[in-house]
Amino acid sequence: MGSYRLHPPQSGLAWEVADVKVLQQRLLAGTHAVVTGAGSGIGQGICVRLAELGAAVTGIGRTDSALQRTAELVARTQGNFQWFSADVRDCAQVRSVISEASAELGMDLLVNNAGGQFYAAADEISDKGFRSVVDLNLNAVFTVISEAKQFLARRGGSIINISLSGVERGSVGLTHSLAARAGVLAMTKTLALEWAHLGIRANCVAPGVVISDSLPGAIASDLRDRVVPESVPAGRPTPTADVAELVAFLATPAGRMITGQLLQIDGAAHLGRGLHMVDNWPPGEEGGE
Ligand SMILES: CCC/C=C/C(=O)SCCNC(=O)CCNC(=O)[C@H](O)C(C)(C)COP(=O)([O-])OP(=O)([O-])OC[C@H]1O[C@@H](n2cnc3c(N)ncnc32)[C@H](O)[C@@H]1OP(=O)([O-])[O-]
Ligand SMILES: NC(=O)C1=CN([C@@H]2O[C@H](COP(=O)(O)OP(=O)(O)OC[C@H]3O[C@@H](n4cnc5c(N)ncnc54)[C@H](OP(=O)(O)O)[C@@H]3O)[C@@H](O)[C@H]2O)C=CC1
Repeated sequence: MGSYRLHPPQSGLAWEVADVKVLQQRLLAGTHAVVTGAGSGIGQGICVRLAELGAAVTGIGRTDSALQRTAELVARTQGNFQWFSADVRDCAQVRSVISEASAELGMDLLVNNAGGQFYAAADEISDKGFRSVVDLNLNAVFTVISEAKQFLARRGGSIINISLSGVERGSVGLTHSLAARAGVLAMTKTLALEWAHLGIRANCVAPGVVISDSLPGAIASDLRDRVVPESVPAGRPTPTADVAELVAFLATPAGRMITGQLLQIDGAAHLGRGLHMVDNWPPGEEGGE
């Protein structure tokens, strides 16, 4: 009888390149993109790449210093970036910011990236904890999209909702977040239908493990050394740059027929045992490390 186990990635593969920038320079010139959660991690990487491709980018987040850092990174690419400090869970505040940013420019791309959760078993999540996570990862996405619609409809824009690998199958410790993200997936498919005639497309991009600077060191090490080898068939984390390139591609005319999709960018993690079906996750919990 044969057996199969996850193998570490083979070296020398053709796609083992440091720089995944494959899109034509200035491809997004003349477009306006709005990105939430723009001050760190995936959102920051998306802002920098979109600006490098020529888009005027508006970033939204709660921490001025983080958004300022994104502005500095964009400036190095000669890109165009403005930012607004706002909490996406504050409906009035975020609606006002979306309108102000897009009144003149319109909007060609909206990336709902702000999100997150704490890890806890379902029976350890209070009503307030559940609602907090759903508010951030589902309700706020609806508010932002509904305000953005009028601007996206001017030229036919693209909505990208950042999701989580495994959203369709479940994952331990994430009842609240996956309930919210499954809601976003259903919303995405519904909007793809309702707004297709306006040229508005809506897709979910679901990364696997992205080890960004914003993750605490212990979590980042555990992801790299244990979670990825045990649960990602490709044996690698997902680089932020790969997510950014996919988001940018979906905003181009080459993506014009792609709508209502869930694109999991995770090295097949969603087909395997799942990112969170590893023992003692997250590290530092009882029995962990
Ligand atoms: C493999 C890698 C995949 C990575 C995926 C990523 O997404 S990486 C993305 C990385 N980035 C992030 O994930 C972002 C970081 N996450 C956050 O900022 C927050 O967790 C939040 C935004 C989700 C909630 O914010 P908030 O200000 O609304 O929250 P609050 O403080 O006011 O608490 C509300 C309720 O939640 C309760 N509660 C809290 N923790 C726990 C717990 N561990 N246990 C149980 N319960 C917990 C708390 O007790 C309270 O309920 P109570 O006791 O009053 O009934
Ligand atoms: N890292 C990973 O492995 C994966 C991440 N994801 C998802 O990708 C997205 C980005 O994650 P990542 O970059 O890793 O994490 P970060 O924590 O670095 O990014 C989240 C960003 O959202 C902002 N944010 C959080 N709450 C709010 C709010 N209420 N209003 C406005 N902005 C807010 C944060 O800034 P501030 O606190 O200053 O407002 C922060 O910049 C999230 O949705 C995450 O769940 C999905 C799969 C894997």
